[in-house]
Amino acid sequence: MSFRIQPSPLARPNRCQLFGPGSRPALFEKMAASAADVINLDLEDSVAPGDKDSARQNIIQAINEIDWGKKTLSVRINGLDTPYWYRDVVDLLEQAGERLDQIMIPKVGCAADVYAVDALVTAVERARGRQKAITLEVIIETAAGIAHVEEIAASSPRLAAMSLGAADFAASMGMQTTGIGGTQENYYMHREGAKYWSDPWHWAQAAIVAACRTHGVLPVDGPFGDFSDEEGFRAQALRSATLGMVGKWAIHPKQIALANEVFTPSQNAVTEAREILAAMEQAKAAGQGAATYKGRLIDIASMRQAEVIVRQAEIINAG
Ligand SMILES: CC(C)(COP(=O)(O)OP(=O)(O)OC[C@H]1O[C@@H](n2cnc3c(N)ncnc32)[C@H](O)[C@@H]1OP(=O)(O)O)[C@@H](O)C(=O)NCCC(=O)NCCSC(=O)C[C@H](O)C(=O)O
Ligand SMILES: [Mg+2]
Repeated sequence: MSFRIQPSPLARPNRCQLFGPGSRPALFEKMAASAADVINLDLEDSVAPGDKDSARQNIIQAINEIDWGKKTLSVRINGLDTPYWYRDVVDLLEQAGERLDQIMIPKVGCAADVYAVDALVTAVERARGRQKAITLEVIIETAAGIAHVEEIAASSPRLAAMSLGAADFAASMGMQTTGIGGTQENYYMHREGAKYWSDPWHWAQAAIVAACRTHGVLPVDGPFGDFSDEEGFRAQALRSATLGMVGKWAIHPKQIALANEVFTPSQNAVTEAREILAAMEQAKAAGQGAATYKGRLIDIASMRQAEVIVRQAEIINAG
């Protein structure tokens, strides 16, 4: 282990982040009643330019009036290249009550983007005497964002989570696709007449997970656009969970249960993790650093792996 200890991210359930446009207030009660851990009310790309002001007011009213239960309540503001974002931040923090937990910043390209929002949030919080510190989440969805992912992950003590936004990412990278996440028809290896599909999102996800884990930020997989393709969503989510991401966005209610299922460690996985911990405690008591469990090696690193799974289950059960 490095002398610099890896920090823990916020201990909150973050298996599913459900999005809904701020311009569709009829969805808000349904979102609040859903099984998503995190709600993202959107002021950005799902809201037409002419609806920005009314969407902002819809969201403020909904934060103040709807019972959001124990969910993390987040609002995606507009990008820093627009004329809307400062008004999003100021109006939210001046007019929405303490129930608001988090602000999501889209299209973050460098640490200074987060710094700018942090400075504005801090000023309004102090001016208004807000009691609860707002956390931030960011979306990596540009070439600049992925190029600067580590400095972004380190940018602010407010930063709680980081998502990959596959649609804007693909556009910014010049990728030849209109698909949002998942398998891409033309991304395959060829051998002896057969195609073997590969994962074009993998490298960006791995970079996000490494940056997040280095700086104690929750890594999250973003949207999967084809909400009629449940197996495609499940496969994408399973890959993300295997890589170390803690959750995934839902852009339709159909995707919530799928995300919750994939990002909740199964009972078998938790039982096995606890058995590994117990077997290693026995081995340590006998003065050994390694042992055999179900015919395979386990050692002290296996304990760290098992602790990840047990900890995930504990956070979800406590949530
Ligand atoms: C995708 C949708 C536009 C589909 O809406 P709709 O046609 O109303 O869907 P259905 O008729 O199938 O809905 C069935 C019932 O579910 C309710 N519903 C629909 N959407 C939601 C929701 N998001 N939350 C809660 N409930 C929802 C309907 O009202 C129906 O209810 P009932 O009549 O009572 O049965 C729509 O789902 C939608 O707008 N989704 C969210 C879009 C969004 O927020 N997009 C932004 C995030 S993705 C992104 O920005 C890309 C990213 O940045 C990147 O770059 O990758
Ligand atoms: Mg986007």
